[in-house]
Amino acid sequence: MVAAPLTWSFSPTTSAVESQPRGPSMASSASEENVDNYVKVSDGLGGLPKAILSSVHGSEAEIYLYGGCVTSWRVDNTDLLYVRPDAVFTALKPISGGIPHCFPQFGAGPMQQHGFARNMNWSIVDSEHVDGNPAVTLELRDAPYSRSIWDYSFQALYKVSIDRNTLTTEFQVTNTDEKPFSFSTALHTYFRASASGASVKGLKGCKTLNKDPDPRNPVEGMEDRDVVTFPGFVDCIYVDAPEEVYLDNGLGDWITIKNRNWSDVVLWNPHLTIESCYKDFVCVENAKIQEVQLQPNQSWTAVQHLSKT
Ligand SMILES: O=P(O)(O)OC[C@H]1O[C@@H](O)[C@H](O)[C@@H](O)[C@@H]1O
Repeated sequence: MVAAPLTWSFSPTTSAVESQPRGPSMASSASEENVDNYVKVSDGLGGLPKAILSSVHGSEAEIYLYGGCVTSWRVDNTDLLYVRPDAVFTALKPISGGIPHCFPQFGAGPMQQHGFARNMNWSIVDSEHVDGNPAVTLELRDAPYSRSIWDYSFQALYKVSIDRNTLTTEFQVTNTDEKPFSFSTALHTYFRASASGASVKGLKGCKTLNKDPDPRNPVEGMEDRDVVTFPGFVDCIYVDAPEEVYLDNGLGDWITIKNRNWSDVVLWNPHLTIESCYKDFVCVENAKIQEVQLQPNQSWTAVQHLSKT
C-alpha cells in the first residue's frame, strides 16, 4: 500500500449558502492537479473541483467535493451510475445524481430534505493506492452553515476506493461535540438503468415502509416478491434488509450491492414526477433510517460495496 503525500485539501468547509461561486484562483488551481498517479483533481462542470480515480485495471470514478458526491463509476467503459439531466453544478443546489449523501437526516424532517451534507464542500484529507487501485478520503466538518441547522460539532469521513469492477465507500461519523447527537443517513445511489426492465433481488421477507402516497406517513407492509420491479412510482423503505442485494439494471449489467452497517434499503423511482428521465435510472439506497445515537467521541461507520458481476 502506498500513501501519497497530500497535495489537495480545502480550507474550512463552507456551505453553498455561505460560499461565493468559486473564483478563478480556486478554479485554475484545481485544473489537473495530480495527487498521485492514480488520483487527480481537476475542474468539473461549473468549475467545481472533482477527484478522478483511475485504477490500473481501467475502471474510474469521479467525486465532486461539493456534496462529497460520487458522480461516475466506470467499469469496462460503461458508467454504472446516473446523473440526471436536470442536475446543476452551481454549488447552490445538491447534485441530482451519482451517490449524494443524505446526512444528518434521511428524507423529510425538521431540517431540509435529506440534510445538508449534500450541499456543503468536502475536503480531500487522504489518498492512497493498493496495487494500482486508488482510494481517496473526503472530510466534512461542522461549519457555521451546518451549525445554523444542526448545532453540533462533528466529523464525517468518506473513503471511496475502486478496484477492477468494484466501488467501495466507507462512511464514518464521529461526535466531536461535548453533548450526544443523533442522525439518520443514506447513500442515495442513482444507478443507470432501464427502469422498465430493472429489478432488485434479495428483499423478500423484509418489513416495508411504503412512502407512497404520503412520505411523512409510510404504510407498513411486508415484501413478498423475489424480484422487485419498478412498474411505476416507487418510494419504499426496506427495514433491516440483508447485507447483500442484487440489481439487474435492465441494460445487461448485474450489480451486487453489499453493505456493512447500512441496515436499510430504499428503492426509489419518481416515474412521471420526473418525466424527463425516470426511465433511465433507479435508486437503490443503503440507508440508516432509525436514528443513530452518538455520545461524545463515539463514531459510527458503514460500508457500501458495489460490484459489477
Ligand atoms: O429530490 P430529492 O430531495 O433528491 O429526493 C428524492 C427522493 O429520495 C428518496 O430517497 C426518498 O425516499 C424520496 O421520498 C425522495 O423524493
